[in-house]
This record gives sequence, structure tokens and C-alpha cells, in this order.
Amino acid sequence: MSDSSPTVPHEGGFRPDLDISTERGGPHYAEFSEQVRTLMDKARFACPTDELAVEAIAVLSELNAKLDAHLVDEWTTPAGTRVDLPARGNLTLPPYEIEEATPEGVLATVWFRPYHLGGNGVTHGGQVAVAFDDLGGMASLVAVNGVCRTAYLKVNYRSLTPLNTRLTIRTWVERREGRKLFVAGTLHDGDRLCADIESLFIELRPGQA
Ligand SMILES: CCCCCCCCCCCCCC(=O)SCCNC(=O)CCNC(=O)[C@H](O)C(C)(C)COP(=O)(O)OP(=O)(O)OC[C@H]1O[C@@H](n2cnc3c(N)ncnc32)[C@H](O)[C@@H]1OP(=O)(O)O
Repeated sequence: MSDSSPTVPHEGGFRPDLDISTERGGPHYAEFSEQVRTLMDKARFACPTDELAVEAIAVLSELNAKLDAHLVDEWTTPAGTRVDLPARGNLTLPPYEIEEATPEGVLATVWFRPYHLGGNGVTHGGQVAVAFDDLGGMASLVAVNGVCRTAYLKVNYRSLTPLNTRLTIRTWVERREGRKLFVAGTLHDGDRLCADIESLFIELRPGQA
């Protein structure tokens, strides 16, 4: 388990020995996450009366103050290490479920929620890039068994990406030159290609931030 205390030497980016858990945050953490995502969906589309906004501020302030007493570091928060939850429980990522993750590549189902709206009822392009960045990083990590950082990520938006639809996303290392991993990827709605990527991930040296 990674110790985050300041006496432990810096371990570098993403910490390959990250403690993975399906229990951290307790048995109701999945539902807690879902409620937060639902709140973001509602916030994206709600036009509250001033009375309701004031009420919401009171409820949310009280809740935020309670959560303040339970903050932990990024290496031990369930958000990002709960591999049993969509997108490892990381609320800032579009939710996805991994079907397969091998050195040959990653296959996942991803879906964009109402709060991922760009405009005209479809997904924001930046959110598509976020999904590719995370799953491109995962394809690199699994391929080299080491942590990698994105050097560049080019997204070709081939057609509109719908919200609220289960989509197929694939990422794989197409070519490797030393620490350089050229990662390709595709996002499909059924047979229709929504986007693809050309990207470069760099394998970090031991201890590199
Ligand atoms: C719980 C379960 C966990 C599972 C985890 C799931 C996975 C989660 C995944 C999450 C994923 C999230 C991912 C994220 O969000 S990572 C966050 C976004 N990325 C960054 O912040 C990266 C910032 N940049 C850097 O840190 C450094 O620049 C890096 C590390 C990238 C390279 O600096 P470093 O000092 O190490 O290397 P180098 O400079 O000697 O370069 C090495 C080689 O690369 C070539 N090069 C470099 N840049 C470019 C470029 N732009 N175009 C073309 N080429 C480029 C360079 O010419 C050289 O080539 P060569 O001369 O050797 O031929």
C-alpha cells in the first residue's frame, strides 16, 4: 500500500503500486457516487427558482462541511481506486466499464450522461477526449506494465457522439519506440464511428513525476 506521509520519498507519477480496493468508501459508496453524478445531471439542466437555489445551497453547504471531515489523499480516495465501479469510481471521468484490458488493448463500454452535454443534445468533444486519455493511458500501462503520461492526444471527431447511449471504445498501442507508445483508439455507436485518436504516451522513468 502506498503511504502518502511526507516522510516517504516521492514515488513518481501515478504510483504503480497503487492500492486497489473494492471496499474503500463502504458498501454504499456506489450509490453515493451515483447520487453525485445525478446531482450533476440535474444541475446541468435545472433552472431553479431562487427559493430552491437558496434551499439547495443550505443542503449542499451542510453536506460539503460534513465531507470536509473525511477527506483523504488521492492515493487512498475511493474515487479512482474502486475498480468495481464505473471509471474506477472516478466521478470526473465519463463512466465506463472495462470488458477487456490486455497488452493487445483495452475494450470498454462508455456512456456520456446529461452533464456531459456539449450542445445540440450531443456529447461535449472535450469529454470524448477525457475518455480517450484515460483509456489510452490504461492501454499504455497494461502494454508496458508501467505508468505513462500523455504527450499528445489528437481526436478526430468523425460524427456526433450521443448522450445516454452505451458506446464501444477501444484503445491499443499501435507502435512502441523505447519509452514512446503510439496509441490508437476508436469510439463507436454501434457500427458508426464517432471518433478516433492518434496519441503519444511516454513511459515514465522510475520516480518520474
Ligand atoms: C486502480 C487501477 C489503476 C489503473 C490506472 C488506469 C490508467 C489511468 C491512466 C490515466 C491516464 C491519464 C493520462 C494523463 O492525463 S497524463 C496528464 C497529461 N500529460 C501531462 O501532463 C504530460 C506533461 N508532459 C510531461 O510530463 C513530459 O513532457 C513527458 C513525460 C510527456 C515527456 O517528458 P520526458 O522528460 O519523460 O521525456 P522527453 O521529453 O525526453 O521525451 C521522450 C521522447 O518523447 C518525445 N516527445 C515528448 N513529448 C512529445 C510530443 N508532445 N510530441 C512528440 N514527441 C514528443 C521526445 O521528443 C522524446 O523523443 P526521442 O527524442 O527520445 O525520440
